[in-house]
Amino acid sequence: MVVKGPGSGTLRKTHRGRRPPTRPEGEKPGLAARRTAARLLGAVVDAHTPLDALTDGEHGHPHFLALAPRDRALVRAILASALRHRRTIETLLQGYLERPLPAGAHALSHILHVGAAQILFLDVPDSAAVDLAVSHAAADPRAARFSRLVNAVLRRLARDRQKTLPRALAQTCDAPDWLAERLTAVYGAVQARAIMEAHRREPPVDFTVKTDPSLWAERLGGRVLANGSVRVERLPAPVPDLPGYAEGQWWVQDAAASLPARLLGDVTGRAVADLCAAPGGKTAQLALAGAQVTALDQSASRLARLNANLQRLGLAATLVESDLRRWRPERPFDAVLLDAPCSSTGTIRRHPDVAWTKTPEDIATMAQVQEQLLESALLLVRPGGPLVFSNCSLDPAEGEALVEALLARRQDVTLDPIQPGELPGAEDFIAPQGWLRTTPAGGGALADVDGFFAVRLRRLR
Ligand SMILES: C[S@@+](CC[C@H](N)C(=O)[O-])C[C@H]1O[C@@H](n2cnc3c(N)ncnc32)[C@H](O)[C@@H]1O
Repeated sequence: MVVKGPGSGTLRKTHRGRRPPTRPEGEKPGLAARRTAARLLGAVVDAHTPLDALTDGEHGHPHFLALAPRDRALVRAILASALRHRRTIETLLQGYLERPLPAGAHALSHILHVGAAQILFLDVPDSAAVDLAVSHAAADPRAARFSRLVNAVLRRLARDRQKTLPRALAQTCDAPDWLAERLTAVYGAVQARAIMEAHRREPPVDFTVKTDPSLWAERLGGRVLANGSVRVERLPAPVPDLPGYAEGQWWVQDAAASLPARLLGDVTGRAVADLCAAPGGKTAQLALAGAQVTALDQSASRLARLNANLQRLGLAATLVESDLRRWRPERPFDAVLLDAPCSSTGTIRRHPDVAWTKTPEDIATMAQVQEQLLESALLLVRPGGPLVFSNCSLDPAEGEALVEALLARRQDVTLDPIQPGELPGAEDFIAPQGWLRTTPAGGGALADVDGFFAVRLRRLR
């Protein structure tokens, strides 16, 4: 993403309604944005707080909400770059430090990373990035004694970047060690590298359209993908300002995320349970396809979002707020979709904080939860009916291994392999075992998508 620095006036407005706070007397323009970026970076990497929660336009971090819309956009851009390239930035900064930063020098580290992200990846003048980082350090009692070091390091970084950045990008994997090792063990060195390369790039935006993909591709300035999604490489405006939003003609949904619901086949007039449904991308697909959808989620606030999304789209479903593990409906469903909560490592392109907030323990915990949810979901489908299990993790512990263990344990459950031609464009993603495994690195006709796993199961009795 390219943004301009303070005073350039080119950042797009993304939030409405709040008045920008007045700047404290004598404070440099743009300093509050950098201070907020460093603070939020700390919340992500030190406290493992999800970035979406911190930068939510309604309930985000108070320092973020206190910023003017233009500065909020700048903070988002700085954080996206700082997180997408965290290891590269770290490597380059280390090259200018005679010794490692003192343990616990978190504030200083975040100031340097925020400055470096602007110098290396954003269209912010170097002088502004350096000057604001130095002022920031000088005003922070935890970093004040290092303000000359901040100045020297960032100036040298800016001076050398033409030479040093390409080399650092080629030699560094932008992922924490555990994730890089895990991806390499699962996908092999070449594929893992390609996945981590994809995580460095801002992804395109895919839309699922109610009708006429060609028309909407033209109106939105995109193209139609092999699966019928419309892809726009760079949005010309915020989503709510795009043509067709207010009329409910489409919703944003990664092309890979649109595949699991299709595995239920023709759902016209069928009773379908969409479990773990919010914010409702798959509920909308199923309702649009003519199913009688019951959409269940345990989160009231997320269900409210689902409801608002369905209303905008003019689609209907029965909503249930419940923990799936405790829900006992009167009748089984003709078909069930369980899009389970997961570590979300398949969405790192869109949520670069995930790489730094999640841990291997999270994957193990989520796999256990998914096993319970899958057992509960199996109780809800009529014998013979399809159950599609999916999630947006790249880790087989939450996908392939989980399903293999289920099939070994349950003689009454069988895998119904996805057939060639069932998912146009996604042929390369169908594994020999008959399940779907997408990654941001592969894909033939349907390339550049999130990581997803999906499998179709059937209960025999
Ligand atoms: C990956 S999101 C689902 C995305 C959704 N299927 C879509 O396509 O828009 C996972 C959802 O599972 C819900 N969830 C997590 N644990 C649950 C449980 N035990 N029972 C019901 N819902 C649960 C979360 O609230 C969250 O909304």
